[in-house]
Amino acid sequence: MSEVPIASGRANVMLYDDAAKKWVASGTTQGLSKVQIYRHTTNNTFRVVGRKLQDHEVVINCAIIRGLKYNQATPTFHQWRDQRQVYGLNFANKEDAECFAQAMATALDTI
Ligand SMILES: CC(=O)N[C@@H](Cc1ccccc1Cl)C(=O)N1CCC[C@]12C=C[C@@H]1CC[C@@H](C(=O)N3CC[C@@H]4C=C[C@H]5CC[C@H](C(=O)O)N5C(=O)[C@H]43)N1C2=O
Repeated sequence: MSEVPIASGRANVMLYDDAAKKWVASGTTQGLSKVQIYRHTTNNTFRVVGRKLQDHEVVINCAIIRGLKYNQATPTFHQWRDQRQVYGLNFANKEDAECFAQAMATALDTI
């Protein structure tokens, strides 16, 4: 088992459209996704993977890179960026958001 989930929560996965200056839903339909942080058990790397609850479409699959700034803009909307994208997670509730943020902090402390 090379990757294990260390957090799981429900969120609307959003990407920031820089040109239009607005957030757009990631994937082909609106709706909640199951968003997880996976830890790779041999090389101790981490990534965020999200799949739509309805049809399992992968709507986010991004590595957690050392130095990533994870911004908790509100208790239920967290965001970060890489060279290409700004990612936003609009969590279904505060508990999911807090749990995910805790796991993100653990991952960032580890890499
Ligand atoms: C310097 C920088 O990149 N700052 C980023 C946030 C950030 C800080 C630190 C580390 C990483 C990040 Cl991504 C930033 O401010 N960004 C990234 C792209 C969009 C935004 C730039 C400007 C706007 C201003 C308002 C804020 C924003 O987009 N917010 C605040 C929280 C709110 C929560 C939910 C989402 C859902 C849809 C709603 C909306 O856009 O109507 N919305 C927002 O309006 C979100 N904004 C941002 O988050």
